[in-house]
Amino acid sequence: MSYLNLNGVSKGFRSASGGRTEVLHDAWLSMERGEFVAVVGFSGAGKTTLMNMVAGLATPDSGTVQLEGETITGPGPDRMLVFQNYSLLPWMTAFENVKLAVDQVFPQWDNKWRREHTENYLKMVSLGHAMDRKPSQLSGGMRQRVCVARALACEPRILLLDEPFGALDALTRGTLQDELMKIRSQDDRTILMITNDVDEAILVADRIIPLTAGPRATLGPSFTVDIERPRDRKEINHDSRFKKLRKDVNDFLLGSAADKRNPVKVPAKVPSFGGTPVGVSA
Ligand SMILES: Nc1ncnc2c1ncn2[C@@H]1O[C@H](COP(=O)(O)OP(=O)(O)OP(=O)(O)O)[C@@H](O)[C@H]1O
Repeated sequence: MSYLNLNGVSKGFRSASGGRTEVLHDAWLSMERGEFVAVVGFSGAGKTTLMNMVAGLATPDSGTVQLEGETITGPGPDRMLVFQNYSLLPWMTAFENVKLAVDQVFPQWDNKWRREHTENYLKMVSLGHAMDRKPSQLSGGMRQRVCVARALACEPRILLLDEPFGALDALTRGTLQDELMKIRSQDDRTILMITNDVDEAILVADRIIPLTAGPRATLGPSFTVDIERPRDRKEINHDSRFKKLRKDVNDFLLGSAADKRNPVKVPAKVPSFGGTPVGVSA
């Protein structure tokens, strides 16, 4: 039994025609403590559906999701989820947004300790200078950093990142990817991230697992990112291991789309093939 396990998870939804579409079919995943795994897949394949089941926001129709051997039955602060869209309370400062979560999760700590803890995590995401600003006074990238700080400050057993940089422009996205790698070097938390950007996955993760094209998407084989850290976004573009991995993962994803007998063979939006911020100087 690994740290996080998906054991033959399937999940479907009622379709507009009244039938039922199985979005995920028999998905298996094993993750060890401290690992950073990225699931990559086509838009609409079922990545968020999968993440919601790990977060406990949705229940599998069959199969189980287990964290340290316990079956997940609902949400909890041991699995903090960061979404693409910033979910900050607009009337509170960055500090207050993070502190609110810290107060909820660690009520047994004295207030001074909770304040210091909050400040430490905001400093970790390089927002020490902007703690007193409200979300409207922060850029998109800064807001997303507050969300990451809030999630980490709750000291979850696993950090769940659902396309966390999807709403950001390429330059900011690159900066935040660097920031995530820096945080990762200071905090060896178990991280499950979903993205439709293969290059991003290679840059930040230890392993990449493609989600095949839907419907009835399932998790494919594991691709280990055998590129030492720290990884430099400019240099990595010239690394033959990076190029090979990008090709292998993309070939697998495109192959899974071609294999579908469904007449809609190629999804409208395919994972990016390198037009991503890797190589963009941050
Ligand atoms: N609650 C729901 N009810 C009905 N259908 C749903 C529901 N949630 C998701 N779906 C459908 O399941 C499929 C997968 O959706 P999901 O959001 O998991 O995909 P995704 O891979 O995360 O997409 P994207 O990358 O565009 O965010 C889509 O066809 C979506 O319409």
